[in-house]
Amino acid sequence: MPMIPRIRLYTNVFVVFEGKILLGMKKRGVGEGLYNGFGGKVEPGETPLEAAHRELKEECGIDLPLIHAGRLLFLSAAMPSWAFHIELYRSAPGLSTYTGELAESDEMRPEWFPLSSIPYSQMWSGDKLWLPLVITGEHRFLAREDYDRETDDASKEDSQGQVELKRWWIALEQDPSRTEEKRK
Ligand SMILES: COc1nc(N)nc2c1ncn2[C@H]1C[C@H](O)[C@@H](COP(=O)(O)OP(=O)(O)OP(=O)(O)O)O1
Repeated sequence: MPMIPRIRLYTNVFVVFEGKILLGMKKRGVGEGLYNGFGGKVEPGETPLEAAHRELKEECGIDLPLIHAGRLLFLSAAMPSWAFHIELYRSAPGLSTYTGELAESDEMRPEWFPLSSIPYSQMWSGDKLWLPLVITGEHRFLAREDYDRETDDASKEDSQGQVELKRWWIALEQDPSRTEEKRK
């Protein structure tokens, strides 16, 4: 029987104001050295939305209304016993203020980027496929990514067994309520 991975549920929040996006440089742990939204594991008893607000506050000190933007599912050959599920959120459209004080934490260093110069080369390689959909916020989406070994020849792998994005797809959600919101 093939190994069936268990699901790890995370959140990730992108704050998008007029013309700019707030990203965080991850200082430790998963994704260290990469820019990302703010997020982490959903704790027992928490909804993903509650976890998204909590992680945003813990990692960069702020809070603001969020909307669900999409869902990312991925597998990585580096961690074959897990299937990763990330609920993606963005700040509600039209906002330009937050509560709290933007501050660096032990996990993330926040930084604003113009939407025209998002540092995709310093982000997870799949992010460039779906982050534009988060930014426009017109459609919720489901994205699927598979990170596999760089080489099929195990003898050529380095000691860290590096993985790269090998396959992906994205589907837009049929979302009459959001279309309705846009019409108003
Ligand atoms: C392809 O892999 C990933 N892509 C993207 N876009 N984001 C990812 C990927 N792998 C992990 N992430 C996100 C998911 C979370 O938002 C963070 C990782 O969270 P972390 O492991 O730091 O979780 P915490 O609960 O904050 O951890 P602590 O236990 O250290 O507090 O990266």
